[in-house]
Amino acid sequence: MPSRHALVRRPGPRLAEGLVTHVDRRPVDLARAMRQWEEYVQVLRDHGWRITEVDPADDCPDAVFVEDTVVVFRNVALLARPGAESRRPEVAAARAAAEALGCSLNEIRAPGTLDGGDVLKVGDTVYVGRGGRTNAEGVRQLRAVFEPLGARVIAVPVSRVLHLKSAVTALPDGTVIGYPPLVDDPAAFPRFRPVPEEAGAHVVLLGGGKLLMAAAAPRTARLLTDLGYRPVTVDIGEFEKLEGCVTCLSVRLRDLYA
Ligand SMILES: NC(=O)NCCC[C@H](N)C(=O)O
Repeated sequence: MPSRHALVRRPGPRLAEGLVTHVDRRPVDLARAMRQWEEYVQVLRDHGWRITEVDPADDCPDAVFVEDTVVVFRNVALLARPGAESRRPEVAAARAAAEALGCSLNEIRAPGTLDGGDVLKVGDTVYVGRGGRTNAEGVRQLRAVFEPLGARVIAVPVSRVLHLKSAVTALPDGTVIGYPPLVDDPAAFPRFRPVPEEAGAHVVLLGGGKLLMAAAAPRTARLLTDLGYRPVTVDIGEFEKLEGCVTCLSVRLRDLYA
């Protein structure tokens, strides 16, 4: 029985100063962001996910995007080394949380960089985006950690968005979905289905055919409903202003050994 355990980290007081790379800076409403985050976490809880809050890293504006700090394959947690230096102090508390859950730990070491948002797992295939935040050495180290565990690691280019998972995620049947203008190489994926909205490219698999998605992608939600899935939508508008999406607000641990 797969585990349903998720790491989250509540927004800190400096959220509005979070990094922006591919979008223009817009003011962030912290109180609203807090409400949106609570709602996001509640949806996970409502679908049977046990929640662990990673300790705050309040000096780090981007700490809420906890997915970038750690990648978990089976029960091995690979601590990231974020491409943005300002985000590196976020990793320490993620290490403690992963350790407390019984994961074996490994870590990306200098000069490697890797953000968790660049890693998309589809069964035993692990796609890793080589882009602005993850360098070739980070890809090499990820391969060295996960391939001996049975992963097939495939590196793909990412140049049009912040992270691989800003461009593509995967449906429960393994089909990779993405908004074509933002996907460097759709042919990298054996089954690729285009979606009509940028935010529609991001799904979190809640279990039982339910997909957690941003409210900003109603046309994609209809398309996925038509494929037999059940979208559950949340407004994460304050996080989207900082290039966040539904995937990056949590780390899902599905294969804990317990
Ligand atoms: N995995 C993700 O998509 N993370 C979003 C991170 C957004 C944050 N403002 C950053 O630039 O690092």
